Amino acid sequence: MNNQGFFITIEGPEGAGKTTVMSDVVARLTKEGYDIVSTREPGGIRISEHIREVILNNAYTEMDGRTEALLYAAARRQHLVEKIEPALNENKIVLCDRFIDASLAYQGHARGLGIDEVLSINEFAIGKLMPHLTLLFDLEPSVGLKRIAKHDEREKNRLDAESLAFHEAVREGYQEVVKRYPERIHVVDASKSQEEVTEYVLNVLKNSLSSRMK
Ligand SMILES: Nc1ncnc2c1ncn2[C@@H]1O[C@H](COP(=O)(O)OP(=O)(O)OP(=O)(O)O)[C@@H](O)[C@H]1O
Ligand SMILES: Cc1cn([C@H]2C[C@H](O)[C@@H](COP(=O)(O)O)O2)c(=O)[nH]c1=O
Repeated sequence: MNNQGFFITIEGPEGAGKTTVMSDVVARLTKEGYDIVSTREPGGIRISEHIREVILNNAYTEMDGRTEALLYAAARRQHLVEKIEPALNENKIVLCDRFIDASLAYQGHARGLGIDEVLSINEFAIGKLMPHLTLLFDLEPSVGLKRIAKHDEREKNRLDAESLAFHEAVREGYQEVVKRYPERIHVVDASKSQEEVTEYVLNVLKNSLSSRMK
């Protein structure tokens, strides 16, 4: 694998503003001439969007934790092969809404499967391709859940519907992941206004992109 592009992921709990800010940031960077592929997990391509429908379906309350972890990893594998790697090989910037750290925080820590165990099935899925930079939107889970309840028309999915204790464990899981990868992961205060978060993220991205080109 000899990628020349730049692989950026955005992570964080439910309702932290990842999708909203990502869309503002992609619009602004594209206008400035950057070649960006924006995508999401689970999903991003046909097969992985189908796997997403299975994982997040509210009807599947009986889903086993390991099955869940394997489905996320399978969706990730196909997404990587079909979309992320080809874009990086064409020197593009790939901006992905969630990636491996979500599996480590949600399945590894919050579900209790173990961060090392989940990392190991993901290594089988993605080999050595880790993001170059990750922005972790940090927010009190209760605030994120309130944002979703207040503004979002979308139906709550199987993961959104987990208890507050689960979402608090997800936040703790992300903090564990930061300890493992302090150089890659940049923590963003997602409690600020949408405009402030967007400006902050743009600044971090532009600095990283320009130091990468030197
Ligand atoms: N900084 C902010 N302050 C207040 N509300 C915000 C902020 N950023 C986004 N929102 C609103 O919060 C809601 C959730 O935002 P968004 O869907 O972007 O979060 P998300 O992190 O992608 O959530 P999920 O991971 O659950 O999909 C939206 O209604 C959005 O308009
Ligand atoms: C990639 C990934 C995601 N999840 C969880 C996180 C969210 O609850 C959903 C995805 O929904 P979103 O609205 O697109 O954020 O899936 C997870 O548990 N593990 C993962 O690897």
